Amino acid sequence: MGDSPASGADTVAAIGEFGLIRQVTEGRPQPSTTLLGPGDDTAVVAAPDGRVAVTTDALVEGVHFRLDWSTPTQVGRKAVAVNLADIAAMGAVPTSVVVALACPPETPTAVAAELLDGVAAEAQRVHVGVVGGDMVRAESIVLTVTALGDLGGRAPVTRSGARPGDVVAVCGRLGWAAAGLAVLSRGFRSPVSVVNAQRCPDPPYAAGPAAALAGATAMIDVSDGLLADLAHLAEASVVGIDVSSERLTVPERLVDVATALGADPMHWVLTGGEDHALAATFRSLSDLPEGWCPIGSVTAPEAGVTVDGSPYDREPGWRHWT
Ligand SMILES: Nc1ncnc2c1ncn2[C@@H]1O[C@H](COP(=O)(O)OP(=O)(O)OP(=O)(O)O)[C@@H](O)[C@H]1O
Ligand SMILES: Cc1ncc(C[n+]2csc(CCOP(=O)(O)O)c2C)c(N)n1
Ligand SMILES: [Mg+2]
Ligand SMILES: [Mg+2]
Ligand SMILES: [Mg+2]
Repeated sequence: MGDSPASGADTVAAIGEFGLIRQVTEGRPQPSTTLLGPGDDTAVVAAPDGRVAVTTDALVEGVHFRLDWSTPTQVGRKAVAVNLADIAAMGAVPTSVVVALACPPETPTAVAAELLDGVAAEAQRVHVGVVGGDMVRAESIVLTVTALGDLGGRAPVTRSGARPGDVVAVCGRLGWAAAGLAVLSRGFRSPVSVVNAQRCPDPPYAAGPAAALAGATAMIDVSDGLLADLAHLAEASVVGIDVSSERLTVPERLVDVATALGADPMHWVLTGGEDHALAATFRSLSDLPEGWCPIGSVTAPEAGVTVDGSPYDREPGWRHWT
């Protein structure tokens, strides 16, 4: 495998590691927080707060995306978006990302470049620098982003600050990416609204710092599924959480798709991951910033995570290995 021949003039093997780095870094703008960008042993970025939030998530071909479902640009954007959602979930504002691309030698240069164009596009959309990365050979494509964030002088909003009596609220979409996954998995390509939600999320980045400013007591982004991620928050806070299903309005589009596929749209809303909505707890209803919707309440730890007072009897979200 180590000697696998490069084929074609337009592959990453032909252009080479450093040719590809040059192609995807030269001429790319950097925000003023990038003190030293790509080209040295590390980047140097400004951390005005003196504290840096840092996170990493990888997207693996066949596990997180398929190139017959998504364009490389969409995959690149998604790789950044899933990380920036984690930064937002701490109440931080993203400042910079680094990106590692692993791919087979026969990967067309255009595919590699478009993956990194997508990374740059989502980063630029929120004025974040792509300040470095790595390029390596692998048997399938893996795109790993690491993001840094500025807490703006505030304490991070962790998963562990929820207390019984707090209000549970969400901001952002739920169930759309799961509906898109169901559509794509059955070989369909429409409706484009849900399919595009699966291809690339649109997390409410600004809602994270807004929630922090409003005094959110705990926060998480919904990557695996609302119930699964609320269970992470509940475990960290040593509390229970009850979700009120009547607060979770199922969008008409999801009802239509579910009807066509014979699926339950509320199950997508409760357990679908990859929309990267933010879920947070607040001391009172009046603390919720604009755009946040109350969906439940924090209860005693013995209760666990429940829906309308009862345990949910299906899988609460995505799991990688079991
Ligand atoms: N290999 C690892 N070494 C150290 N910490 C890890 C490792 N993998 C995950 N973690 C940490 O475990 C915690 C949970 O990880 P997880 O990946 O589930 O969080 P997430 O990124 O918010 O979720 P998702 O991956 O579904 O987006 C995070 O704090 C993460 O940094
Ligand atoms: C080809 C393909 N098959 C399945 C899925 C569904 N999927 C993959 S990872 C994940 C949860 C978040 O992962 P992580 O915890 O790694 O952030 C979900 C819902 C997909 N997106 N693409
Ligand atoms: Mg992760
Ligand atoms: Mg997260
Ligand atoms: Mg994550």
